[in-house]
Amino acid sequence: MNADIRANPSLDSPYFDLAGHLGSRAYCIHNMMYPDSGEETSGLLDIGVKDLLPSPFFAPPLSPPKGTTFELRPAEGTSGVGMFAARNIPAGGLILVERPILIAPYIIALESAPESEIFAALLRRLPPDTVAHFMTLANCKPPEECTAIEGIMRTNAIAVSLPVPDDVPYPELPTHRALFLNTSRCNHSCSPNAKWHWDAPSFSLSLKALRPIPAGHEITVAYIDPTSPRAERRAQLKDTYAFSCRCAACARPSAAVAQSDAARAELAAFWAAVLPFEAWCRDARLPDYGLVDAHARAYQLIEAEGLQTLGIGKHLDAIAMGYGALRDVAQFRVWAARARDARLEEDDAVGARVLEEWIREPETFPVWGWRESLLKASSPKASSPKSVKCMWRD
Ligand SMILES: C[S@@+](CC[C@H](N)C(=O)[O-])C[C@H]1O[C@@H](n2cnc3c(N)ncnc32)[C@H](O)[C@@H]1O
Repeated sequence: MNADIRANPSLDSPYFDLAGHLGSRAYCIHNMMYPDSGEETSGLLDIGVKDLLPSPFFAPPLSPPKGTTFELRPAEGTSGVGMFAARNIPAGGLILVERPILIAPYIIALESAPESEIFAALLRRLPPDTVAHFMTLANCKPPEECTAIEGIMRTNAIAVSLPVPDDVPYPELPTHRALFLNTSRCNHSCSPNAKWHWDAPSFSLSLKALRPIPAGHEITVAYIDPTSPRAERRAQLKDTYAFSCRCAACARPSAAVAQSDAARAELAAFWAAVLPFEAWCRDARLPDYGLVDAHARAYQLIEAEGLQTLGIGKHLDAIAMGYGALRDVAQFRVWAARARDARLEEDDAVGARVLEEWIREPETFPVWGWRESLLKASSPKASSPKSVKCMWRD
């Protein structure tokens, strides 16, 4: 393929509009090499975006998990392969870390070549065994819709963002689709036990367990928003990935599905509806355990639905804060210990250490007894410790 390489003034234009500039973007084909693994990524990059990448481009070495964590084999209920735990994997355990073999802008504004040609050209720049591996990946698109190469990209590619400065004027420009040979083998579940995370600076995707995965169990991720009702999830998966989901959440009897749909809708609406911590502390009309009960319910629903992908850490933090604000030493210690463990699972050793100190000496917790003090305080401006912020993750 002859990629268009022209001057690219559009990137500086305040009136830039992707659709309107179709055909006037400038691209280059570029292979990124990784000295730590000897691997490479074949990429199509907008020249303006390439100029924003760190120069010289350097991806720090990866730290993959030790030993074998997964195996690929035929997955029951699917026409293809799935990824299975090769040993017991703890919650938060690293399953794999890998770099993409192909990367291209999410929206390619190039009239001179169709996407199938672009992907074929990128593939030709990779070693033959990598290409052969690519061609074994699933393709859920019929041949009358697109070529096999494009179908494989559309079935397996993941949206990632390039390591460009935060204030890049057009946030869609750094958004790319990337193809990963191993993560592509993860099948979908509406109660996934794993989640991927893209780390732009190291140009790598890591896959981690969301809860303990016993050896031999399938490792699954969510392709779509799992808080939608079952009927919507199934329609979306059929439409985009051409399969009928029969995961444990979808296979429930109808009565249980209604309950599950309601639980998922409640979780989806939770953060917009829940009262902020300080507002609860200051309002005598609210029940003493109102905040703790709301977060404990969300935590229970997450566990029951297998939706740890929504994040349990924020709920554990809030429950510990609630008990701290109520001066309940025993419950504070129980929930702060769970919040600490969640941080360890997220590799946040610093946060875990801070919590450990508060567990040892609850009175040093920044909002200890806060509800009582704020209710007693005559002025609404009574103490407002800034350190309370560090308990919240957002
Ligand atoms: C990203 S690939 C996953 C790996 C794929 N099974 C393989 O053999 O390479 C996506 C495709 O896998 C299949 N798939 C994924 N999750 C599934 C599920 N829960 N039930 C049935 N098929 C599924 C569908 O054919 C889908 O289009």
